Amino acid sequence: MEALKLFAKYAPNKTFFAVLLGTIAGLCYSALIPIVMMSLADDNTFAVGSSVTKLWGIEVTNSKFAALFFVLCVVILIFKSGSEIILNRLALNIRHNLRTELYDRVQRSSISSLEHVGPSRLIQALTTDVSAVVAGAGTFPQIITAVVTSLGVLSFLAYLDLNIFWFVIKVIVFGVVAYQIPIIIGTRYFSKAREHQDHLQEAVKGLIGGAKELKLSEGKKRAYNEQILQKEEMIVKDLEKTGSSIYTLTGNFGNLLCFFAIGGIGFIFINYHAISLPEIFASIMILLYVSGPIIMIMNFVPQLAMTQISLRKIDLLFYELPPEAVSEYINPVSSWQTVTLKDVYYNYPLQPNQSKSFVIGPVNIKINRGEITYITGGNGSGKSTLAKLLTLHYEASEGDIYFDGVKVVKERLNDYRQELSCIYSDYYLFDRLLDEKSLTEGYKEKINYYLKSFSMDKKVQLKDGRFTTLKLSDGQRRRLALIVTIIEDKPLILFDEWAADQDPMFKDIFYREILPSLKKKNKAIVVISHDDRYFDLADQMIIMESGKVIGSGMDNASKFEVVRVLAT
Ligand SMILES: Nc1ncnc2c1ncn2[C@@H]1O[C@H](COP(=O)(O)OP(=O)(O)OP(=O)(O)O)[C@@H](O)[C@H]1O
Repeated sequence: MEALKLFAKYAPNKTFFAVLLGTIAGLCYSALIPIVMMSLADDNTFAVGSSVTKLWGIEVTNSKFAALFFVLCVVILIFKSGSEIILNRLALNIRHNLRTELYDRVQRSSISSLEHVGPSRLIQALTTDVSAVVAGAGTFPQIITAVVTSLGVLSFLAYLDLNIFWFVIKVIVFGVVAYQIPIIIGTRYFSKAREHQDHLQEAVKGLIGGAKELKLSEGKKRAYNEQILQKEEMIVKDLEKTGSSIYTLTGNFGNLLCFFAIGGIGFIFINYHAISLPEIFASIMILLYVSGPIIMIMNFVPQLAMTQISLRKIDLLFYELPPEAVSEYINPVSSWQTVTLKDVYYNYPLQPNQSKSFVIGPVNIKINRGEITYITGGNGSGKSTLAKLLTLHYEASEGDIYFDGVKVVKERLNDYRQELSCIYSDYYLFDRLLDEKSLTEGYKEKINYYLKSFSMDKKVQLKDGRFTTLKLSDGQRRRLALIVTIIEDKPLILFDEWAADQDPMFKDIFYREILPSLKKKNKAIVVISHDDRYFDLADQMIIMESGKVIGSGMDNASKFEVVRVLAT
């Protein structure tokens, strides 16, 4: 039902109209057999020549019933097709909308929530779950028709013989109740299998991402296959095998339900009730007719259960990715000189099997425009975490960040983020300049200039707004990312170990030419770096250890102190 609610949420009028058409088609369906039976029951029908009309040379018995039968068939064709076409088209719209909502939520949720959810779950939801929900919901039109047909035909059975009607209802109620138990058990297996599909997705990520490493060691490859990939594959396979066997058994039991009722009438019911042969035949005919729609309804239940599993997965994802309470509209920030972090702490959420999470803080630092600030420290000391705090991706657990004297409040996070750009250690390189502010006068010349400066002009060009290739070496990709960042021309630029994989010549260009030129443009430059050869360029050094700033300095004496601490 929740899947139908989804339809109603996106397009209430169309959904109502489709349900109405499906209902009318179902009513017409349920009237077909009664019409034939009533026509045949008409005494005059079999008297030769009576009630026979000639139509285009063909003798038609009981022409009024025949005409009604024909009209109903046409109505069924039009209304049922109309209902299905509307809901199928709606289903495709909903798939599009649901995915768009998820894309939007991913863009509006915080980086920490995204890191918590992880890409595997997101991809699985966007592909498998959204399609499962829409496929399940897409069968609704047939179900509506089937339900109305069943109700209509059973009502006719009640009109024919109330005793048989009640007998059939008892068989159906018993069948439906008995049907639910294995369906619940089967659904549990599918639900568990769905959980493991997320792990499987993660394992496939390792298979592709770690292909090079696995190829270099047979033992590693075998262990990965046995302990991770095949383990998850087997779990999913076994759970789904059990679930589908239960569903198949239950489905076939459901399919036989009407035949149980027919058998019951033929072998048991007649021993307790006086009933004429024509009535028995009529009832059996009705039950045979209604068996199709009832089987369809029964088979729909497992599909609905799968739809529910996927819906719950999507709902959970929306819950775990709450949108940040930031304004959608950018209100430009007035010119600023200094970013100040005052008693800032950040706690990573506790991971499973972890007794203590990593904490950064207290951090008390100032980043000035027109200056180069280095952040340095050992691996795992919290430099990248500090970078995410500084670029306003992580929300400080305690303390505040100020742009000049103005505290950055949640609602204005987006405004301040527009002032910053960063090349993170796990940066993503887009194949074009997406920021429209980059596409100012002369941007092509600027790009060409920098491509040439970094000896990249023979490798990649900007054509029709896109880079001709991204199939570059790691160092070249980083250089291209640097060019894009320079072109974006934001007031604060942060480089997280940008130069780590550059050769000495490009390192030198970066530290001795690019950074000073950005400084001259009055940018606030933050460089996370271990390159002590270039520490002399810093206006300020910040040194981190175990999440704490253990040294910072603006003057040469303090810089010397920092270098000395690093050396010990
Ligand atoms: N997504 C995360 N969830 C939980 N804890 C994390 C996460 N990312 C990092 N950490 C923790 O934060 C600590 C600091 O990580 P961070 O990446 O900030 O260090 P770093 O100084 O940049 O290290 P490196 O020089 O190796 O890049 C790590 O030791 C780890 O325990």
